[in-house]
Amino acid sequence: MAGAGKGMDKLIILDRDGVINEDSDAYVKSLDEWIPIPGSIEAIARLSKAGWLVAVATNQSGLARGFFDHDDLQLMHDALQQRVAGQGGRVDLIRFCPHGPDDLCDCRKPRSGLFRQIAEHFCLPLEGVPVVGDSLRDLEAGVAVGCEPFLVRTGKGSQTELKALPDGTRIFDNLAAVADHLLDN
Ligand SMILES: O=P(O)(O)OC[C@@H](O)[C@H]1O[C@@H](OP(=O)(O)O)[C@@H](O)[C@@H](O)[C@@H]1O
Ligand SMILES: [Mg+2]
Ligand SMILES: [Zn+2]
Repeated sequence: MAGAGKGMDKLIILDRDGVINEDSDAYVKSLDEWIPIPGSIEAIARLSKAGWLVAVATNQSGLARGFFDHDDLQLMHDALQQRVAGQGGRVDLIRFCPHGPDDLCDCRKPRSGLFRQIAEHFCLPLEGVPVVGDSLRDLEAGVAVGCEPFLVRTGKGSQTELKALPDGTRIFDNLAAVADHLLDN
């Protein structure tokens, strides 16, 4: 599992809303609305301290929709970094799609552009890299480029679980349980 990089052990790619922080059907529009899911910050830190490269691939169509701006988004990502650093870990890369559904970009999940950006950044293959998401599109985007799909029941995950999932999708209650699984193997 997980392509070995140059001296690095493993890469994991996380969805943001509904995996790291609580999601909202009204979008997560500000730092005040950015609320970490219990155990997720610690899970990221545990993976990071165990040598995993942690990347985030997130759709942020709220930018295109005018619900928030890049400064708002950066405040949320700075908060994520600070909280993970406070647990001794780090988020190595955050890549987001700022576009709306009608922009027909190649980076909005389920398209795989964000994953290719992450692979190019680290010069790492994606074959076998865990992708952790709460939406089907998260898993589809990763599976299309060789990732191993992990669904969490947080965010929209309990609804997603009822859908037809990619072959081999592993289902966990939350990111902390995914980290437990990956760190125990
Ligand atoms: O789960 P990630 O990819 O980190 O982020 C998802 C968010 O960008 C938002 O994506 C929207 O989907 P549309 O972009 O409107 O289709 C809705 O699902 C919102 O509830 C959600 O907060
Ligand atoms: Mg999500
Ligand atoms: Zn895009």
